[in-house]
Amino acid sequence: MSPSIYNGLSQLNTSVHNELSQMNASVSNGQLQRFLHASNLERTASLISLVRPKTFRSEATQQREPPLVQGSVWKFLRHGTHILDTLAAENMHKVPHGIFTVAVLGWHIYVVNSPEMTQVIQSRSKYTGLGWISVLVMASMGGQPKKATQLLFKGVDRGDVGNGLGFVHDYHKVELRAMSLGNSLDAMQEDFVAAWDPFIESLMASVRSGHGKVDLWEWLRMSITVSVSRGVWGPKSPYCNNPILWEQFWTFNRSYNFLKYNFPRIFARRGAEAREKVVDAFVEYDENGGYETASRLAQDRAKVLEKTGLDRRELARMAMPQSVGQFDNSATVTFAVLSFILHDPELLKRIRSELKECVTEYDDQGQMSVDTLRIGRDCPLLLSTFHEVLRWIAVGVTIRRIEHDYPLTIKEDNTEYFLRKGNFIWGSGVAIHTSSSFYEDADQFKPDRFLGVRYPETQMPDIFRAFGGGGNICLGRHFARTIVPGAVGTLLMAFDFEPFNGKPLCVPNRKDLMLGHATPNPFGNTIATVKVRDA
Ligand code: HEM
Repeated sequence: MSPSIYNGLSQLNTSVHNELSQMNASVSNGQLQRFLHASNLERTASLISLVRPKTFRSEATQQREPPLVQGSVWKFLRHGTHILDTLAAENMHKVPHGIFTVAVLGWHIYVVNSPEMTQVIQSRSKYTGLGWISVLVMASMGGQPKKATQLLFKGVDRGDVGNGLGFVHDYHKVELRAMSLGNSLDAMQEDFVAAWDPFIESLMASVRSGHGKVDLWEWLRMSITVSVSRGVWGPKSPYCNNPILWEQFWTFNRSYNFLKYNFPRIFARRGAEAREKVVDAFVEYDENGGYETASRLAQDRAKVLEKTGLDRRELARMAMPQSVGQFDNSATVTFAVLSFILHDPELLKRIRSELKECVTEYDDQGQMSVDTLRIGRDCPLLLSTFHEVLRWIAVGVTIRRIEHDYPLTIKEDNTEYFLRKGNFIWGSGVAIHTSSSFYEDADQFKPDRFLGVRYPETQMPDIFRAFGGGGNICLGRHFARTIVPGAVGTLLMAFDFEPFNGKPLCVPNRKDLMLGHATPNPFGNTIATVKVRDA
């Protein structure tokens, strides 16, 4: 299943203006059709339905939905789905059972803001699912034509994990197998390092030859994209063999953020052109037998997709949603962890000493080498910092669609709520991550916070929501937990970083989240003066 479901509702918004127009006819939900065809004015008018009386009942069933919480239309227009997190945080102890309703465009979104209720909704795969949303996002990101979209949607209405229908079920199964701890994950990580180490060496050479001013965000977008792609698609990865393809991917990726800019059509057109270049490259990769040397993940995904009846170009289009989850989050979080550490000289010192002690070796000539793959495993402070950065910046939303009318009984007091089929759930990780009820000094960045907790998403699944949870928990989390600390650790051992022209690096802010992503790209200064460290 696509990693790009992170922000499904945002994605629905995004898709109104760009790629989704091609697939309108193939998505059966009438509300979605109305949303897609509505003008801005109509959408604005619909949003006014946010302001409604405090309680209401479903007209169709006369059964009671969770209590309605009023929202500000203008804030919604300005901040998009971020307003759902704000409402979730504001109402943390005000709604009785950790769930309330926000009405938008005729949909009712059920916002969940308690750890207990989050666990409940993510575990009821009979009623709540991600499959339909995932297929919608995958098809739109890939720019799939109508026929291919219909093929992908076949059997998917109830096609989430556990229901066994639609291709997403098999897709999820093979992704889970390939990315769980074990041999195929190890091989992906080793392939990542095979591409990453030469990037570090070439940056050293470039800095030594006088190019010390480095845009770290640009450099990371290139090096992480190429290295992760090598881990997934192997040595013949199109991103490894075409030096500018990574830029095409990021041009496409940026175009999803049209609401942030005033000229959506211009951005969307450039993004659409860039996407076709990436798709061309993946068609060529397939024709030249690229999958033969790819990871098990890429090979098994391709086998499942072939059964859907997509043609070669349509199959190549699936590389787009795969790329977004793999590249965007990895690059963003690497930049964020690096930046948070560089802002805290004491933390930097402690992490360097941990790296030196645990994963660094020197040969007879005094040449230093760092074992990239051991960093995430053997450097607890760096790992804890990684998790604290995620608590700090990740959206951690658990988005689900109600697949069947869902009678939700609250055990403690037998309250009965009714969640209507076709509506969406927004489980707010942000509300939980920022609440002092669940995290001591929640408003402070504490790099030691997760010391001794190697897998917070399963050791404290109710309150660590950065990777989502339940049957659809992020499948790339073990990969990310190895390669992000690995990348940051090798950079910190190889280089010193100083503010360029006195300006420190920016730190990503979760309020800058781009639509359709799990973590925010940095906005602000990303340039540093880089020096090679003495061994
Ligand atoms: C630190 C970086 C990352 C973060 C914060 C992150 C976060 C997330 C979140 C929040 C979800 C949705 C979970 C839910 O709905 O319950 C998700 C799903 C997913 N992620 Fe990640 N992710 C990251 C990196 C990656 C990477 C590098 C990959 C692939 C190599 C990946 C692959 C996936 C997949 C395949 C899913 C879909 C799971 C499903 O459909 O059941 N993720 N991720």
